[in-house]
Amino acid sequence: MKPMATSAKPAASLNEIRALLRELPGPDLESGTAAVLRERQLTKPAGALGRLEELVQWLATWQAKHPPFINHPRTAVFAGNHGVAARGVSAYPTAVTAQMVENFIAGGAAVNQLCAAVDGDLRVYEMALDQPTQDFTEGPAMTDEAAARAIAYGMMAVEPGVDLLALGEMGIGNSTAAAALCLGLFGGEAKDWVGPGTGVEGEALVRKTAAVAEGVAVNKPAMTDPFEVLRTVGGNELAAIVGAILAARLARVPVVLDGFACTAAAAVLYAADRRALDHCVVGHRSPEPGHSRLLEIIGKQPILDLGMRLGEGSGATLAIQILKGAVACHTGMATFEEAKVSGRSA
Ligand SMILES: O=C(O)c1ccc[n+]([C@@H]2O[C@H](COP(=O)([O-])O)[C@@H](O)[C@H]2O)c1
Ligand SMILES: Cc1cc2nc[nH]c2cc1C
Repeated sequence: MKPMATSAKPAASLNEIRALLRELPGPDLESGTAAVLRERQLTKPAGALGRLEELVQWLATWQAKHPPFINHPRTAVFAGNHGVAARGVSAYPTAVTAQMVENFIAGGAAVNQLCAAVDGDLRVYEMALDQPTQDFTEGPAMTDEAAARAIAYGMMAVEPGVDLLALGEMGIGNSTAAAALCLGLFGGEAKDWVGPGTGVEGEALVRKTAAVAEGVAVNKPAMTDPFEVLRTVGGNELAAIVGAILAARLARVPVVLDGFACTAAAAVLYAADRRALDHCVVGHRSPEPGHSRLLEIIGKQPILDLGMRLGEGSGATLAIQILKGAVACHTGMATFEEAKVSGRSA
Protein backbone atom coordinates (compact mmCIF):
# COMPACT_ATOMS: atom_id res chain seq x y z
CA MET A 1 0.00 0.00 0.00
CA LYS A 2 1.29 3.38 -0.92
CA PRO A 3 -0.19 6.67 0.22
CA MET A 4 -0.32 9.40 -2.34
CA ALA A 5 0.06 13.06 -1.60
CA THR A 6 -2.35 15.52 -3.09
CA SER A 7 -0.63 17.27 -5.93
CA ALA A 8 -1.87 19.90 -8.27
CA LYS A 9 -3.30 17.98 -11.21
CA PRO A 10 -3.84 19.76 -14.49
CA ALA A 11 -6.82 22.01 -13.89
CA ALA A 12 -9.98 20.60 -15.35
CA SER A 13 -13.49 21.96 -15.37
CA LEU A 14 -16.72 20.19 -14.59
CA ASN A 15 -17.70 20.68 -18.23
CA GLU A 16 -14.86 18.35 -19.23
CA ILE A 17 -16.24 15.77 -16.79
CA ARG A 18 -19.75 16.21 -18.20
CA ALA A 19 -18.32 15.59 -21.66
CA LEU A 20 -16.70 12.35 -20.48
CA LEU A 21 -20.07 11.07 -19.36
CA ARG A 22 -21.26 11.20 -22.96
CA GLU A 23 -18.44 8.88 -24.05
CA LEU A 24 -18.88 5.99 -21.65
CA PRO A 25 -18.49 2.58 -23.27
CA GLY A 26 -21.53 0.31 -23.12
CA PRO A 27 -21.76 -3.35 -22.12
CA ASP A 28 -19.91 -6.10 -24.00
CA LEU A 29 -22.92 -8.33 -24.54
CA GLU A 30 -20.85 -10.96 -26.35
CA SER A 31 -18.71 -11.65 -23.28
CA GLY A 32 -21.80 -11.61 -21.06
CA THR A 33 -23.54 -14.11 -23.31
CA ALA A 34 -20.45 -16.35 -23.36
CA ALA A 35 -20.62 -16.44 -19.55
CA VAL A 36 -24.31 -17.41 -19.61
CA LEU A 37 -23.66 -20.17 -22.13
CA ARG A 38 -20.83 -21.64 -20.07
CA GLU A 39 -22.87 -21.47 -16.84
CA ARG A 40 -25.48 -23.69 -18.52
CA GLN A 41 -22.89 -26.41 -19.17
CA LEU A 42 -21.43 -26.57 -15.68
CA THR A 43 -22.11 -29.52 -13.38
CA LYS A 44 -24.98 -28.09 -11.35
CA PRO A 45 -28.71 -27.82 -11.71
CA ALA A 46 -29.59 -24.81 -13.87
CA GLY A 47 -29.34 -21.59 -11.86
CA ALA A 48 -28.17 -23.40 -8.72
CA LEU A 49 -25.38 -20.91 -8.00
CA GLY A 50 -27.96 -18.17 -7.73
CA ARG A 51 -26.58 -14.66 -7.64
CA LEU A 52 -23.02 -15.92 -8.27
CA GLU A 53 -24.11 -16.66 -11.83
CA GLU A 54 -25.41 -13.12 -12.32
CA LEU A 55 -22.23 -11.67 -10.87
CA VAL A 56 -20.05 -13.65 -13.29
CA GLN A 57 -22.14 -12.46 -16.21
CA TRP A 58 -21.86 -8.89 -14.93
CA LEU A 59 -18.07 -9.18 -14.57
CA ALA A 60 -17.64 -10.59 -18.07
CA THR A 61 -19.91 -7.91 -19.52
CA TRP A 62 -18.00 -5.04 -17.94
CA GLN A 63 -14.46 -6.45 -18.21
CA ALA A 64 -15.40 -7.18 -21.82
CA LYS A 65 -13.70 -10.55 -21.37
CA HIS A 66 -14.74 -14.15 -21.14
CA PRO A 67 -13.86 -15.80 -18.89
CA PRO A 68 -13.71 -12.91 -16.44
CA PHE A 69 -10.90 -12.89 -13.89
CA ILE A 70 -9.92 -11.27 -10.60
CA ASN A 71 -6.15 -11.45 -10.37
CA HIS A 72 -5.40 -7.91 -9.30
CA PRO A 73 -8.23 -6.37 -7.28
CA ARG A 74 -7.58 -2.95 -5.82
CA THR A 75 -9.25 -1.11 -2.95
CA ALA A 76 -8.94 2.67 -3.28
CA VAL A 77 -9.77 4.68 -0.16
CA PHE A 78 -10.08 8.45 -0.57
CA ALA A 79 -9.80 10.68 2.48
CA GLY A 80 -11.10 14.24 2.72
CA ASN A 81 -12.19 16.76 5.32
CA HIS A 82 -15.43 18.74 5.46
CA GLY A 83 -16.07 22.31 6.54
CA VAL A 84 -19.54 21.33 7.72
CA ALA A 85 -17.93 19.14 10.41
CA ALA A 86 -17.36 22.38 12.37
CA ARG A 87 -21.13 22.38 12.98
CA GLY A 88 -20.77 19.47 15.39
CA VAL A 89 -22.41 16.89 13.11
CA SER A 90 -20.11 13.94 13.82
CA ALA A 91 -19.45 11.90 16.96
CA TYR A 92 -15.68 12.22 16.32
CA PRO A 93 -13.29 15.17 15.84
CA THR A 94 -12.04 16.02 12.34
CA ALA A 95 -8.48 15.12 13.38
CA VAL A 96 -9.58 11.48 13.10
CA THR A 97 -9.54 11.67 9.29
CA ALA A 98 -5.76 12.25 9.20
CA GLN A 99 -5.18 9.90 12.14
CA MET A 100 -7.02 7.11 10.33
CA VAL A 101 -4.96 7.75 7.19
CA GLU A 102 -1.88 7.12 9.35
CA ASN A 103 -3.56 3.98 10.63
CA PHE A 104 -4.22 2.79 7.05
CA ILE A 105 -0.57 3.41 6.22
CA ALA A 106 0.57 1.53 9.32
CA GLY A 107 -1.74 -1.39 8.44
CA GLY A 108 -3.90 -1.15 11.54
CA ALA A 109 -7.38 -0.47 10.15
CA ALA A 110 -10.15 -2.95 9.35
CA VAL A 111 -9.74 -2.36 5.62
CA ASN A 112 -6.08 -3.40 5.82
CA GLN A 113 -7.06 -6.79 7.21
CA LEU A 114 -9.98 -7.27 4.81
CA CYS A 115 -7.85 -6.29 1.84
CA ALA A 116 -5.10 -8.72 2.85
CA ALA A 117 -7.74 -11.45 3.24
CA VAL A 118 -8.82 -11.07 -0.41
CA ASP A 119 -5.23 -10.61 -1.69
CA GLY A 120 -6.06 -7.08 -2.72
CA ASP A 121 -3.89 -4.07 -3.25
CA LEU A 122 -4.85 -1.19 -0.93
CA ARG A 123 -4.22 2.40 -1.99
CA VAL A 124 -4.99 5.37 0.20
CA TYR A 125 -5.45 8.77 -1.40
CA GLU A 126 -5.18 11.60 1.05
CA MET A 127 -6.75 14.80 -0.23
CA ALA A 128 -5.45 18.01 1.35
CA LEU A 129 -6.77 17.17 4.81
CA ASP A 130 -5.56 20.49 6.19
CA GLN A 131 -7.79 22.27 3.67
CA PRO A 132 -11.35 21.13 4.33
CA THR A 133 -14.08 22.11 1.90
CA GLN A 134 -16.14 25.18 2.76
CA ASP A 135 -19.03 24.73 5.19
CA PHE A 136 -21.86 24.15 2.72
CA THR A 137 -24.45 25.71 5.00
CA GLU A 138 -22.80 29.02 4.11
CA GLY A 139 -22.37 28.53 0.37
CA PRO A 140 -20.83 26.09 -2.11
CA ALA A 141 -18.43 23.52 -0.64
CA MET A 142 -16.15 23.72 -3.68
CA THR A 143 -15.38 25.83 -6.70
CA ASP A 144 -15.86 24.32 -10.15
CA GLU A 145 -12.12 23.93 -10.50
CA ALA A 146 -11.64 22.28 -7.10
CA ALA A 147 -14.45 19.79 -7.76
CA ALA A 148 -13.07 18.95 -11.20
CA ARG A 149 -9.56 18.58 -9.77
CA ALA A 150 -10.81 16.18 -7.10
CA ILE A 151 -12.64 14.12 -9.74
CA ALA A 152 -9.49 14.04 -11.89
CA TYR A 153 -7.48 12.97 -8.84
CA GLY A 154 -9.82 10.04 -8.26
CA MET A 155 -9.25 8.86 -11.80
CA MET A 156 -5.66 7.97 -10.85
CA ALA A 157 -6.90 4.98 -8.88
CA VAL A 158 -7.45 3.13 -12.14
CA GLU A 159 -4.10 1.88 -13.39
CA PRO A 160 -3.14 -0.78 -15.90
CA GLY A 161 -3.40 -4.29 -14.50
CA VAL A 162 -6.19 -3.55 -12.02
CA ASP A 163 -9.09 -5.86 -12.93
CA LEU A 164 -11.58 -5.00 -10.18
CA LEU A 165 -11.86 -1.80 -8.17
CA ALA A 166 -13.42 -1.54 -4.70
CA LEU A 167 -14.01 2.02 -3.54
CA GLY A 168 -14.09 3.52 -0.08
CA GLU A 169 -13.86 6.81 1.78
CA MET A 170 -12.66 8.26 5.06
CA GLY A 171 -13.92 11.67 6.10
CA ILE A 172 -15.28 12.89 9.41
CA GLY A 173 -18.58 14.63 8.63
CA ASN A 174 -19.07 12.92 5.29
CA SER A 175 -22.34 11.24 6.24
CA THR A 176 -23.71 14.80 6.50
CA ALA A 177 -22.36 15.63 3.03
CA ALA A 178 -23.70 12.31 1.69
CA ALA A 179 -27.16 13.06 3.10
CA ALA A 180 -27.08 16.52 1.51
CA LEU A 181 -26.03 15.00 -1.81
CA CYS A 182 -28.98 12.59 -1.68
CA LEU A 183 -31.42 15.35 -0.74
CA GLY A 184 -30.10 17.57 -3.55
CA LEU A 185 -30.19 14.75 -6.11
CA PHE A 186 -33.40 12.95 -5.21
CA GLY A 187 -35.43 15.27 -2.98
CA GLY A 188 -37.54 14.32 0.02
CA GLU A 189 -36.79 15.79 3.43
CA ALA A 190 -33.48 16.09 5.25
CA LYS A 191 -34.61 13.59 7.89
CA ASP A 192 -35.15 10.95 5.19
CA TRP A 193 -31.42 10.94 4.47
CA VAL A 194 -29.83 11.68 7.84
CA GLY A 195 -28.72 8.91 10.17
CA PRO A 196 -26.28 8.37 13.03
CA GLY A 197 -23.09 8.14 10.93
CA THR A 198 -20.32 7.49 13.45
CA GLY A 199 -22.95 7.51 16.21
CA VAL A 200 -24.57 10.93 16.57
CA GLU A 201 -27.81 11.11 18.49
CA GLY A 202 -30.01 13.58 20.35
CA GLU A 203 -29.09 17.24 19.94
CA ALA A 204 -26.26 16.46 17.53
CA LEU A 205 -28.64 14.55 15.27
CA VAL A 206 -30.98 17.55 15.27
CA ARG A 207 -28.02 19.78 14.33
CA LYS A 208 -27.00 17.36 11.59
CA THR A 209 -30.49 17.29 10.07
CA ALA A 210 -30.68 21.09 10.19
CA ALA A 211 -27.26 21.39 8.51
CA VAL A 212 -28.39 19.12 5.66
CA ALA A 213 -31.66 21.04 5.17
CA GLU A 214 -29.87 24.38 5.35
CA GLY A 215 -27.05 23.33 3.04
CA VAL A 216 -29.45 22.21 0.34
CA ALA A 217 -31.69 25.27 0.76
CA VAL A 218 -28.73 27.68 0.55
CA ASN A 219 -27.24 26.00 -2.51
CA LYS A 220 -30.51 25.13 -4.27
CA PRO A 221 -30.27 27.90 -6.89
CA ALA A 222 -26.86 26.59 -7.96
CA MET A 223 -27.97 22.93 -8.12
CA THR A 224 -28.73 22.99 -11.82
CA ASP A 225 -27.39 19.48 -12.50
CA PRO A 226 -25.99 16.54 -10.50
CA PHE A 227 -22.40 17.79 -10.82
CA GLU A 228 -23.45 21.11 -9.30
CA VAL A 229 -25.00 19.18 -6.41
CA LEU A 230 -21.64 17.43 -5.95
CA ARG A 231 -19.78 20.74 -6.13
CA THR A 232 -22.02 22.60 -3.71
CA VAL A 233 -22.63 20.01 -0.97
CA GLY A 234 -20.14 17.19 -1.72
CA GLY A 235 -16.52 16.87 -0.74
CA ASN A 236 -13.10 15.98 -2.06
CA GLU A 237 -13.20 12.25 -1.33
CA LEU A 238 -16.75 12.02 -2.69
CA ALA A 239 -15.76 13.77 -5.92
CA ALA A 240 -12.72 11.49 -6.21
CA ILE A 241 -15.03 8.47 -6.02
CA VAL A 242 -16.99 9.91 -8.95
CA GLY A 243 -13.72 10.20 -10.91
CA ALA A 244 -12.64 6.66 -10.07
CA ILE A 245 -15.99 5.26 -11.25
CA LEU A 246 -15.74 7.16 -14.55
CA ALA A 247 -12.13 6.12 -15.15
CA ALA A 248 -12.98 2.51 -14.35
CA ARG A 249 -15.79 2.52 -16.89
CA LEU A 250 -13.46 3.92 -19.56
CA ALA A 251 -10.82 1.27 -18.73
CA ARG A 252 -13.36 -1.57 -18.52
CA VAL A 253 -12.75 -2.21 -14.85
CA PRO A 254 -15.84 -3.30 -12.88
CA VAL A 255 -16.40 -1.45 -9.59
CA VAL A 256 -17.58 -2.51 -6.13
CA LEU A 257 -19.17 0.30 -4.13
CA ASP A 258 -19.14 0.47 -0.34
CA GLY A 259 -21.61 2.00 2.14
CA PHE A 260 -23.66 5.18 2.38
CA ALA A 261 -21.14 7.92 1.53
CA CYS A 262 -19.55 5.92 -1.29
CA THR A 263 -22.92 5.06 -2.83
CA ALA A 264 -24.14 8.66 -2.45
CA ALA A 265 -21.11 9.86 -4.42
CA ALA A 266 -21.79 7.25 -7.11
CA ALA A 267 -25.43 8.37 -7.23
CA VAL A 268 -24.28 11.69 -8.73
CA LEU A 269 -23.45 9.73 -11.88
CA TYR A 270 -26.72 7.80 -11.74
CA ALA A 271 -28.63 11.07 -11.56
CA ALA A 272 -26.69 12.38 -14.57
CA ASP A 273 -27.09 9.20 -16.65
CA ARG A 274 -29.18 6.19 -15.67
CA ARG A 275 -26.63 3.82 -17.26
CA ALA A 276 -23.53 5.31 -15.66
CA LEU A 277 -23.42 2.80 -12.79
CA ASP A 278 -24.11 -0.32 -14.83
CA HIS A 279 -20.48 -1.41 -14.32
CA CYS A 280 -20.86 -1.09 -10.52
CA VAL A 281 -22.20 -3.44 -7.88
CA VAL A 282 -22.79 -2.48 -4.26
CA GLY A 283 -20.67 -4.62 -1.95
CA HIS A 284 -22.85 -4.39 1.11
CA ARG A 285 -25.83 -2.71 2.76
CA SER A 286 -24.98 -0.29 5.54
CA PRO A 287 -27.53 0.14 8.35
CA GLU A 288 -27.26 3.90 7.82
CA PRO A 289 -30.94 4.47 6.90
CA GLY A 290 -30.16 6.57 3.83
CA HIS A 291 -28.28 3.67 2.25
CA SER A 292 -31.32 1.41 1.80
CA ARG A 293 -33.34 4.33 0.48
CA LEU A 294 -30.59 5.13 -2.00
CA LEU A 295 -30.17 1.49 -3.10
CA GLU A 296 -33.88 1.40 -3.87
CA ILE A 297 -33.56 4.51 -6.06
CA ILE A 298 -30.49 3.36 -7.99
CA GLY A 299 -31.91 -0.16 -8.30
CA LYS A 300 -28.99 -2.08 -6.77
CA GLN A 301 -29.14 -5.10 -4.50
CA PRO A 302 -26.08 -5.25 -2.24
CA ILE A 303 -23.98 -8.43 -2.18
CA LEU A 304 -23.60 -8.59 1.61
CA ASP A 305 -25.79 -7.42 4.49
CA LEU A 306 -23.70 -7.76 7.65
CA GLY A 307 -24.65 -4.67 9.62
CA MET A 308 -21.26 -3.07 8.83
CA ARG A 309 -21.26 0.73 9.06
CA LEU A 310 -17.57 1.47 9.01
CA GLY A 311 -16.89 2.88 5.57
CA GLU A 312 -13.21 2.98 4.45
CA GLY A 313 -14.10 0.48 1.71
CA SER A 314 -14.50 -2.34 4.21
CA GLY A 315 -17.75 -3.83 2.90
CA ALA A 316 -16.76 -3.43 -0.74
CA THR A 317 -13.44 -5.15 -0.07
CA LEU A 318 -15.06 -8.06 1.75
CA ALA A 319 -17.46 -8.54 -1.18
CA ILE A 320 -14.46 -9.14 -3.47
CA GLN A 321 -14.28 -12.59 -1.85
CA ILE A 322 -17.79 -13.41 -3.08
CA LEU A 323 -16.88 -12.24 -6.58
CA LYS A 324 -13.73 -14.36 -6.47
CA GLY A 325 -15.82 -17.37 -5.46
CA ALA A 326 -18.17 -16.75 -8.37
CA VAL A 327 -15.25 -16.57 -10.82
CA ALA A 328 -13.58 -19.68 -9.34
CA CYS A 329 -16.73 -21.74 -9.89
CA HIS A 330 -17.23 -20.36 -13.38
CA THR A 331 -13.70 -21.08 -14.56
CA GLY A 332 -12.84 -24.17 -12.50
CA MET A 333 -15.98 -26.30 -12.61
CA ALA A 334 -16.24 -29.20 -15.05
CA THR A 335 -18.96 -29.28 -17.68
CA PHE A 336 -21.49 -32.12 -17.76
CA GLU A 337 -19.65 -33.47 -20.79
CA GLU A 338 -16.17 -33.33 -19.25
CA ALA A 339 -17.27 -34.95 -15.98
CA LYS A 340 -19.62 -37.41 -17.69
CA VAL A 341 -22.47 -36.32 -15.47
CA SER A 342 -25.96 -36.86 -16.89
CA GLY A 343 -27.92 -33.74 -17.77
CA ARG A 344 -31.49 -32.95 -16.81
CA SER A 345 -33.99 -35.69 -17.70
CA ALA A 346 -37.14 -33.59 -17.97
O1 LIG B 1 -20.16 3.44 4.99
C1 LIG B 1 -21.10 3.73 5.77
O2 LIG B 1 -22.26 3.43 5.54
C2 LIG B 1 -20.74 4.56 6.98
C3 LIG B 1 -21.70 4.78 7.96
C4 LIG B 1 -21.33 5.53 9.06
C5 LIG B 1 -20.04 6.05 9.17
N1 LIG B 1 -19.13 5.83 8.19
C6 LIG B 1 -17.76 6.39 8.29
O3 LIG B 1 -17.76 7.39 9.30
C7 LIG B 1 -17.39 8.65 8.80
C8 LIG B 1 -18.61 9.49 8.58
O4 LIG B 1 -19.40 9.59 9.74
P1 LIG B 1 -19.71 11.03 10.35
O5 LIG B 1 -20.52 10.72 11.57
O6 LIG B 1 -18.36 11.61 10.72
O7 LIG B 1 -20.41 11.78 9.30
C9 LIG B 1 -16.67 8.37 7.49
O8 LIG B 1 -15.29 8.24 7.75
C10 LIG B 1 -17.28 7.07 7.02
O9 LIG B 1 -16.32 6.27 6.39
C11 LIG B 1 -19.46 5.07 7.13
C1 LIG C 1 -12.29 5.57 14.21
C2 LIG C 1 -12.96 5.73 12.86
C3 LIG C 1 -12.59 4.88 11.81
C4 LIG C 1 -13.21 5.04 10.55
N1 LIG C 1 -13.08 4.41 9.37
C5 LIG C 1 -13.89 4.96 8.49
N2 LIG C 1 -14.56 5.93 9.08
C6 LIG C 1 -14.17 6.02 10.37
C7 LIG C 1 -14.55 6.87 11.41
C8 LIG C 1 -13.94 6.72 12.66
C9 LIG C 1 -14.37 7.61 13.78
